[in-house]
Parts: sequence; structure tokens; C-alpha cells
Amino acid sequence: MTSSAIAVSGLRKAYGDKVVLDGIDFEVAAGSIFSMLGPNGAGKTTTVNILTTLLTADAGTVRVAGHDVAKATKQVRASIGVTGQFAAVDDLLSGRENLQLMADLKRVGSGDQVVKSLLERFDLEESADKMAVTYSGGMRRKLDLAMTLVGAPKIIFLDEPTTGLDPRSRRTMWGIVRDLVAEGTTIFLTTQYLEEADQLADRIVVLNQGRLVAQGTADELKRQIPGTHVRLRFADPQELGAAARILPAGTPDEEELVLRVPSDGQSRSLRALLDRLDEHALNAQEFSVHSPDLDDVFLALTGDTADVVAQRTDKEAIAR
Ligand SMILES: Nc1ncnc2c1ncn2[C@@H]1O[C@H](COP(=O)(O)OP(=O)(O)OP(=O)(O)O)[C@@H](O)[C@H]1O
Repeated sequence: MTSSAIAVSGLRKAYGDKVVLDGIDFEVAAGSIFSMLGPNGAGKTTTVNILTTLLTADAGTVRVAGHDVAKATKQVRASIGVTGQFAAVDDLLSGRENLQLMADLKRVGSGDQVVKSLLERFDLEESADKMAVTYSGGMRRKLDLAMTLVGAPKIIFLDEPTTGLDPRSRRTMWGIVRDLVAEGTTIFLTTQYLEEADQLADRIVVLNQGRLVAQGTADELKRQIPGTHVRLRFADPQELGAAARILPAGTPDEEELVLRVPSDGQSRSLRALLDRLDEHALNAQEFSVHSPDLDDVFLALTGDTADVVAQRTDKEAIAR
């Protein structure tokens, strides 16, 4: 048994000629939240399916809760819970019956007590005897997660746990996830919401076209792309060109008529920048200070903006 809850090495999977996972390696520390991000089709679901024993890999090793997924399928399944796309909620059963069914399936001792405490924990007692079909999206997600917790799995795979939820329900869900981790559960999270990964994850990996293009904490990833910059939008290409000449550290975007100028964002630097435009009788129609967030990281690492960012970094290095 290693100290990693999940250890993946040289994982490969192809469908015919199409390579979906091209040799990926990562480890997830026990009792942490690990998030896998990537654009549609990057291979996230394929990865989760292999880690949860639903799919076999072509090559590589995967250990989950210390067990090899290829050889110890039963032990792996006994250690994990999966929610999201594989939602097991039966609409025609009540919340209580859904939980009870899960407790029976998993042969959990004192099932009634487990069901009761999960209904309490997820604040579902009032609706416990109503059919799940009448539940709101937030309640359904909570029931889904509560069902996953029957049997107290050590590792939980959460697939887009807050998709479609309103901001309040999303925050409730985040609170529940944080509590689980505080109790020692390991969470493997896939999400489309970068803010969610930013809020929750101890470690993030970005998957693109079957390869891991970055891994680290949210802050480490943000540091990989250019920092704070001022965004100036001009009325026409001539003004943009003139501004780019007097501010050579900036990167012009001809399509958007925007010039991005690296800056520390402090008032003195901003005033100097505006004075410089003034001296040349240039007027920016829009002016904003922009700090990188995970969206920028995602776009830079997974889109064709990667080249733009690389150029921007080079320019900044030259300007320094
Ligand atoms: N059974 C299959 N047969 C052939 N190709 C497949 C199969 N399953 C997945 N793929 C392909 O593998 C690639 C990765 O799919 P996967 O579902 O893992 O991506 P994803 O990152 O989860 O995307 P999304 O965010 O859209 O769910 C896609 O190009 C998909 O078309």
C-alpha cells in the first residue's frame, strides 16, 4: 500500500487508430482533492472509466487504494464511490428508498441507521419520503452523492458534481466535498467549471489530446502564464498600431483591437501608461486591469492561444 490514493503511470488507451490517452502519469495524495480538467474529448471520461475499472487500459499501471485496477478489480470497487454521469438515482423511488437500496446492495450493516444519518447530513429529511422525480437539481445531486457515501468509500470520483446547479446549491455542494476531505476521503474531481477546481482542488492536472499538459496547484498553474496586464481597446487598427509602437512590451490583438501590456497594476504604473498614451494623443476606448485566472491557464494550455501566450512571455522577458 502506497501513501498515494491513486498512482497512474504510463497510461495509454486507443480506440483503433485514435490514441485517446498517450502515456499519462500522475499521483493523487490520500485525503486530498485532485481535479482533472480538459476540453471536450480530451480523455477525462476514459481516464475515470479506467480508474474505476469500467474500462481496461492498453498499457501502463494504475493503482487505486493500493490495488492494481487490472488485477484486483473487486478490491478497487470496494474502495471507491462514483457519482455523476453514472448516477444511480431511481426516479420512482423516494430518497430514503434509493439510499436503502444502495445499503442493501452494498450489504452495509445497520443500513437503517446509515440511511438516517445520510438523510440528516445532506439535509434531505423533509423530502426523504417523496419520489426522487420531484427533487430539484440540487437535491438530486445531494442524493446521488449520499448514495455514493453508503459504505464509506475511501476514494470518490465526482464527475461534474455541480453542473446545472444555482450558485447557492453549488456552494452547499462545495461545503460537503470539503467536509468529506477533512474526514480523510480522497476526491477525484472532473469539472467544466474552472472556478470549482480553483476553489476546491489541492492539485490540478490539465489533459489535452490525451496528454497531461500541466499539473500543479491552481497558483502554480496561474504562474505559468503571463501575470497581471492592462488591456487597452482602441477604435481602429491605426490607433492600435500607434499604441503598439509606443508600448513595445504590449501584445496587439488585431481582431479585437486590443493591446495587452504587462503591468504590476499599481496606480503609479497605470498613470504613467495613460500619460504615455496622452502624449501621443491616443485614446483607449476601454481600459481594464486583468489578473490571470484558471480560465486563462486553460485557454493558454489547451487552445491555439498557447502561441500567443508564448509570444507574450517572450516579449515580457525582453521588456524586463
Ligand atoms: N468507445 C469509443 N470508441 C471510439 N472512440 C471513443 C470511445 N469512447 C471515447 N472515444 C473518443 O475518445 C476521445 C476521448 O473521449 P472522452 O469521453 O474520454 O473525453 P472527455 O475528456 O471525457 O470529453 P467530455 O468532456 O466531452 O466528456 C474522444 O475523441 C472520443 O470520441
